[in-house]
Amino acid sequence: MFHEQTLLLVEVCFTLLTTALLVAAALGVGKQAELRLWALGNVVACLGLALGVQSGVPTFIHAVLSYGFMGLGQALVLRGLRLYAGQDLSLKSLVAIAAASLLLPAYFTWVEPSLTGRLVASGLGFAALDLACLVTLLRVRDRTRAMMWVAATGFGVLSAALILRALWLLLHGDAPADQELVANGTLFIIPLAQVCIAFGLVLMITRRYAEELRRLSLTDRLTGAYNRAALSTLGLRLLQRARRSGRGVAVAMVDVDHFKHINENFGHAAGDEVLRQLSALLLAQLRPGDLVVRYGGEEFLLLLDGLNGTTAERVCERVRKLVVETRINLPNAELNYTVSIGLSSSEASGHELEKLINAADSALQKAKAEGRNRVLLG
Ligand SMILES: Nc1nc2c(ncn2[C@@H]2O[C@H](COP(=O)(O)OP(=O)(O)OP(=O)(O)O)[C@@H](O)[C@H]2O)c(=O)[nH]1
Repeated sequence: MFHEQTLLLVEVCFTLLTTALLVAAALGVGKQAELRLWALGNVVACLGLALGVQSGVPTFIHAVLSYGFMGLGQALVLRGLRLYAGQDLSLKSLVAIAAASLLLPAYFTWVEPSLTGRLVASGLGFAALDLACLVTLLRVRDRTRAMMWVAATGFGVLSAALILRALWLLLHGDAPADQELVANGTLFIIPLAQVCIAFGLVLMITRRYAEELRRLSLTDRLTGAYNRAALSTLGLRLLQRARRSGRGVAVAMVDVDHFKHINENFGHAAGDEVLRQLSALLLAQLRPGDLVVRYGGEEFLLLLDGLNGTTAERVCERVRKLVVETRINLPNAELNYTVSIGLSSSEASGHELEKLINAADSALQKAKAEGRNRVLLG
């Protein structure tokens, strides 16, 4: 079929290309540590491959050191994947993998000299590392899962090709591989799997990056609640769904009482802490389908899905009481605060967001005028 040297050259070219792709992505797409590890791992593996194809250099370099570099490169890729999956690969394990990648070929070079032994042992070692990468990827459970399959297929195919090649070498020894379908086939498949892996990894990281940007564009940095941009999309969606299925929706406008005084008496940082804790309390008290939006400086808007005015009043009264009981510990003082809540409901105002907000705002102004620290249904 193909000449083994030609296939080896193709593999070197593909490795260089996929490494260049990962390095370019690492330099271009934010500062993801995992992407840097994948790029670094590929550069190190590339170096190993380059040393391995050198002729006229000491045996230690092309037959032992090159495998060490390739093993270290692969271990760095695995470390990046584990980081991506929210797991860890200790530095000790990293060193152990690199050491094993050095020692195996060293054994078959000096202790029990055998080219077949070296190729088989190293091939199986790398296949095990690829399988570890595959298993790590299969544990990822987020929205990037669809992209993950591209890289997972690459790792699966690569490990299968390496195992197949190791078995072929075991059966055929050091015989020239030029005419052999399995030997040539696996050498042909390896670069394709590498392309799959590199593209899969870049797709995964860009998808996760896009998700993160989307999340940041919809949330308020200080409190973690949704921002007004989110209200216009997620709020409208919630109301449309509720209208279609005939569910009621209540809107609550929650405002911290005398917040200006909190800032003046305790400092801006204390004011920020009040907002953070209020947001956390609201998020904890409401149901997952509800929306908590930071509507203004010290004002939060709640969209309560499936609630009528009376039930929403009970929920908001519970929130108000919890706020009264809350003590915020500052470095030199203890702070307590209250909130006023204005409520509107779809029974009275319909399912239109603007009308619901206006009605809740009017109710809030009344609650403030009546003395604050109360819930008022408009
Ligand atoms: N610490 C902090 N303060 C903020 C933030 N955003 C707005 N504010 C402050 O919130 C205060 C709001 O003051 P007002 O609108 O007078 O409301 P209030 O003092 O709560 O009075 P009432 O609502 O009538 O009880 C202003 O002093 C703003 O500077 C923020 O992110 N952090």
